[in-house]
Amino acid sequence: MSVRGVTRAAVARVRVTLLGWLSSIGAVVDAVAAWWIERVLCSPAYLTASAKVRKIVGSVRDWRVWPVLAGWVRQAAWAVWRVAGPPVRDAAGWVRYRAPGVLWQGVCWLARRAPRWIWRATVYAFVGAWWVLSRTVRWASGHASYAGLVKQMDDDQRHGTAKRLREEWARMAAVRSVLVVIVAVVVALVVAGVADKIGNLTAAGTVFGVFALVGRGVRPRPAGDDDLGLEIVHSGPDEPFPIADAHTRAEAADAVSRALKTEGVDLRLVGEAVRQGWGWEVPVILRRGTPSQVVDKLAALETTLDLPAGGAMASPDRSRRARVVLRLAERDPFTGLQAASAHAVRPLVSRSITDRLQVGSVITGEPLALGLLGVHGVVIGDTGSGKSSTLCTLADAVTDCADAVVWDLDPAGTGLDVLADSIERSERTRAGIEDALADALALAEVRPHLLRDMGMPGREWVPSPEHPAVIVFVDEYPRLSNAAKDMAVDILRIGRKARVSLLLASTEATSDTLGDAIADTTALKILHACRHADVRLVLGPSMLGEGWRPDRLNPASADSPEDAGKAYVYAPHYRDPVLSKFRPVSDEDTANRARDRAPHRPRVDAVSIEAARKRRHSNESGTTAGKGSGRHRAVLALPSPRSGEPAVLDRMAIGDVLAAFGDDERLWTVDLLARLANRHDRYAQWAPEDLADALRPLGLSPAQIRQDGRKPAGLPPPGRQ
Ligand SMILES: Nc1ncnc2c1ncn2[C@@H]1O[C@H](COP(=O)(O)OP(=O)(O)OP(=O)(O)O)[C@@H](O)[C@H]1O
Repeated sequence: MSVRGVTRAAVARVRVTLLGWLSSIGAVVDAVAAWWIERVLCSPAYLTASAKVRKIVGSVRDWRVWPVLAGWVRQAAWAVWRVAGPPVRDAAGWVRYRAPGVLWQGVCWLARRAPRWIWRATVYAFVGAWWVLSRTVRWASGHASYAGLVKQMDDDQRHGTAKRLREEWARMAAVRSVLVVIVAVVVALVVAGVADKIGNLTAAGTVFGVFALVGRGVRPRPAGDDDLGLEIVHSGPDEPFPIADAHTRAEAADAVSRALKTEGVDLRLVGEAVRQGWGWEVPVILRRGTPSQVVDKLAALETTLDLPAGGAMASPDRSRRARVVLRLAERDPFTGLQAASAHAVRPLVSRSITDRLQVGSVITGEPLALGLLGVHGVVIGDTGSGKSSTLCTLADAVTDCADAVVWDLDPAGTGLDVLADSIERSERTRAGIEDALADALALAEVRPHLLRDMGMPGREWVPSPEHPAVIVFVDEYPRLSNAAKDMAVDILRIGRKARVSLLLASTEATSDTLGDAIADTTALKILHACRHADVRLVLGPSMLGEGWRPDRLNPASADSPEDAGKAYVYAPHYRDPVLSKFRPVSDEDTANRARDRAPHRPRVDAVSIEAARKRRHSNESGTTAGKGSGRHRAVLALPSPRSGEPAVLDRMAIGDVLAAFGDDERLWTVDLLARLANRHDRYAQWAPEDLADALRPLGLSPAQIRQDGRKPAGLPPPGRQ
């Protein structure tokens, strides 16, 4: 067989053998895999175990505790930051603001001193070199040892000894000179070797330094030499400086301490300053006097600390008279406060008037959350201070409550028109406002008598979506008629339990505009930018000295919002004079929200309305009979042709009729009644003559019309006419 044939046979054998091995391995792998699948993966034990593992993994992943743990971690991180944050921020403040200054001062200091230092080092180096040289030469010459001795021997005529000494001196000088030369050569070699390694310049510098040190050692520096010609300027120990220059807590406390001392305030100590996004909060403890000492100096402090106008605020601590918290706002503290978002995060009309409603923010960073249940309020502020916007913000919050309705009375402006869709009743005319206030007063009178029938425990009306509280917003209160003002005062006196509340806005608080009773009876007092006198009238004469200084705020001007919307709020939970700001109002978003909420808004319950109507009727009859106070007569006494009794103009019903008509020009009475019944339960039992009664005071009656040959429309049934 040829070589080729042998090779081919060997290759064929190897291939066959390899194929055999591969197929054997494949068979083994198949068998193992089949066994693994059948005996392990499909075994009940494996299936149970894997299901359990999956379940455990799933339950660990969905573990409800994760959010809790995450919350804990967040809280822990926050707690750590609360402790570590101030020093870290101090350090950051130092590095950012102080370090460059310190570095630059160092550079200047060096630059000022360097020439003198170089000159002095050179002198010292020469002195040192001269000293080494002269000492070496003197030592090598042996002059110090032999010169005196030889001279003495010569003087004593001991010439033999003198000669012997001279020979000794010459020998020693020769030996020492050789030694000096050897040492000099060795030193020169070492220096040259070192210079090779470290460079000539460095070696020369080192030699220079050594000689300078020697020179410095043998010729000490004259005392005070370094300070010659230098003038170190320190600010005096009590010199005030702008708060903007304080970058650490200690510096801020120091700035306040100096400023208050400059203003003549006697302090025991200045507490730890707290850095805020807008500036500093610094508590101070007075040694003597009253907190008004600090409050009265606020304007001066703004100059001393170089703050913007109104930037210094003081809140005396009610629990510790000596303690006053100073707030120094370098920037607007409410920069991030936005109008409420257009789209509700919560379900529509899901709040309750029993909750505290978030309407703004306090300078401390907390939300401003006011409770309005049974709370009467007054909003005082110069024109442009933001009263109407504040009323709107408050009304916006109330219209998100399922158990409170809003009435809007404004004799001069557009009131809460932006919320019109969610407002139950809006009045702009004198008669309308008086009628609404008479209704509110009647509700306040009758509701306490209905409590038992309505199954309400206790002595106060319990608001619910079926029996909502009534919040009456009155803008421009001073422009109300006297009758309306009298009714408003009556509501303030008796409305709390019936959950009929008034929120009044006025530009002034003088007794002829607002009335003395009002400031006393309102639990909620909102003071926008206003006069000094208004603060005294609304809060009492001592409160100015306690830090209530809305008179330091500025109303909006033509081109700047200034402090519009900012206010001092005196209310339950808000007894400290801290500045707050109400959320601004975005007309478009507010109107959209009001439109969305409208279908979900509650209405005053039919029971209360009917009882109030009856009360008004009886008041009115009493009044016409000369028994009542006569106060409401102008509002109520409208002639009723049907009964001969005065008819009450039911503005709410008329408003509902107009709303039920919508865009229709004509409507069958029966359809109108159906639509009214859909709007409110109170119309469920109304017959056509009730509708006719409601419209009669306006001189309206259903008209007879023919349409496409059909029967007359809008007439009550004949039997009832
Ligand atoms: N919370 C706020 N944030 C920002 N700007 C506000 C705020 N409240 C009011 N403003 C602005 O201040 C200006 C005056 O507001 P508003 O009309 O409510 O004041 P007012 O006291 O009712 O004034 P007037 O008595 O003249 O009616 C408006 O331009 C308004 O946009």
